[in-house]
Amino acid sequence: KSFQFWSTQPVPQMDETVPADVNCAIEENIALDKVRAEPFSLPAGFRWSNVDLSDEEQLNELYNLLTRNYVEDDDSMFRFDYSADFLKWALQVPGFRPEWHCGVRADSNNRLLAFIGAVPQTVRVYDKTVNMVEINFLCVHKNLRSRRVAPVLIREITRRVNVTGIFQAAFTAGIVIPKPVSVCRYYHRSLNPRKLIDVRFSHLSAKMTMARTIKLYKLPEETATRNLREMKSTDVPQVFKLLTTSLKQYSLAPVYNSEEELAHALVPKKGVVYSYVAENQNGKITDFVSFYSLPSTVMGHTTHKTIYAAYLYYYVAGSVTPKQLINDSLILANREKFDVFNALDLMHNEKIFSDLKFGKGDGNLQYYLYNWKCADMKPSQIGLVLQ
Ligand SMILES: CCOC(=O)c1cnc2ccc(OC)cc2c1SCCC#N
Repeated sequence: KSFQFWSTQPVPQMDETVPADVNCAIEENIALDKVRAEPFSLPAGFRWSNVDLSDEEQLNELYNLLTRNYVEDDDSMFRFDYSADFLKWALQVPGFRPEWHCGVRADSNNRLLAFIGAVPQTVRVYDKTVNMVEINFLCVHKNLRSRRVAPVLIREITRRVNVTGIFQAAFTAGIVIPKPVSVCRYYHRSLNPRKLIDVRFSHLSAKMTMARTIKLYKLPEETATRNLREMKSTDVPQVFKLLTTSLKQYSLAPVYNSEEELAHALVPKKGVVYSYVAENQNGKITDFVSFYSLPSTVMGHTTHKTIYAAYLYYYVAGSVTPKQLINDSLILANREKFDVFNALDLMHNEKIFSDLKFGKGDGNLQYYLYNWKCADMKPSQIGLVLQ
C-alpha cells in the first residue's frame, strides 16, 4: 500500500517501531501566525459550510448524510445509523467549536455531501497529558467517492484545529492506515438471538435448536448488584472521582477537565447514553457502568430494518467484579430492548467475554493518534472509548 496521502502526514510510517522511551509530538507546534489562514481548496462546484447542529434542519441533513453514506461492515450487511440526538451529544460537547462541524455542500443544489467533525478532548498518553481533538464522522457521499475529497477534509479540519493552538488528534477506524497505536477487536453478546439469526448476523449452531439458543442467552430481569440505579446529575462529583482514579490504570485515557465535561459524557440521555451507579447504604458510589445506543440499518432486509445495539462505554468495578458489573449492564440493556450488546476488548473487557457469552466479532477497530509517536499499546492498556 503506498498510502499516497498518509505518507505526507505527521504519523509514524508503517515500517516504524517506536521505542518504549519515546512518547512525543512528531512535528513541533506551529506558531499561530504561521498556520495557513485560508481554507483548503475543494473541487470546483463545492464549498465549505459549517453544519449548525442547533438548527434542526441542518442536524437532519447530517443525520441523512450519515445514515445513507457512513460506515458499513465488510459484507455490507449493516450501516451505522447514528441518531440525530446522538450526533448532537457526540459533537456539541462542552467547549465545542461550530467551525469544527465541517461540511461540504454542492453549489448547484446546496446539498450536504461530505462532513468531518472534531471535538476538544484532553487525552493522557502514558505519562503525558495533551490537549487534543477527537475526530469523528468523516463521511463522503457515495456519489463523491474517489475524488480525493477525504484528504481535503482531513487537511482542512487539521488547519481549523491548529489555528486554535491544538496539534494532536485521536481517532479510530476500521481500516488500517499508518499507524495504529493499538488494534482492538469487537465482541458481541446476543440479547435477541432470534432477530440476530433472522438478519443472518448469527446462525444456529449445529447442535442447537432455536429454543435452546434463546434459553442460552436468556437474562434475569433484575441485576445482581442490587443497589444499581440510573445515574443522575447529583452523582457527577462522586463519579468524577471514581472514574478519574480508575482511568489512571490505562496508558491511553480521557482527562476530564471539569465535572461539566464528565456530566455531558455520562448523565443518562434516553436513546443516547445509559449510565448506572451502585450506591451503598452510606450514600457512597462504589461502582458505575455505562453504554451508548448506536443502531444500525440492516441493509436489504424486508422485515427487520434496524438492529438496536448497545455499546459498552465507561465503567468502574469498585465493590463488585467487572464480570458481575458488565453482566448487570447486559441485563439493563436487555430491559431497554436492545438486540445486541457490543464491546471492544480494551480495559478489562477481554477477561470476562467468554463467561458472559460474548462472541468474538470479525471486525478490528484501530486506534490512531495524529502528530504523536509512542510505543504501541495492548488493548488492555486502552481506557479511551470513542463513539
Ligand atoms: C449485530 C451486531 O452488529 C454489529 O456488530 C455491527 C452493526 N453495525 C455495523 C455497522 C458498520 C460496521 O462497520 C465496520 C460494523 C457494524 C457492526 S460490527 C462492528 C461494530 C461492533 N461491535
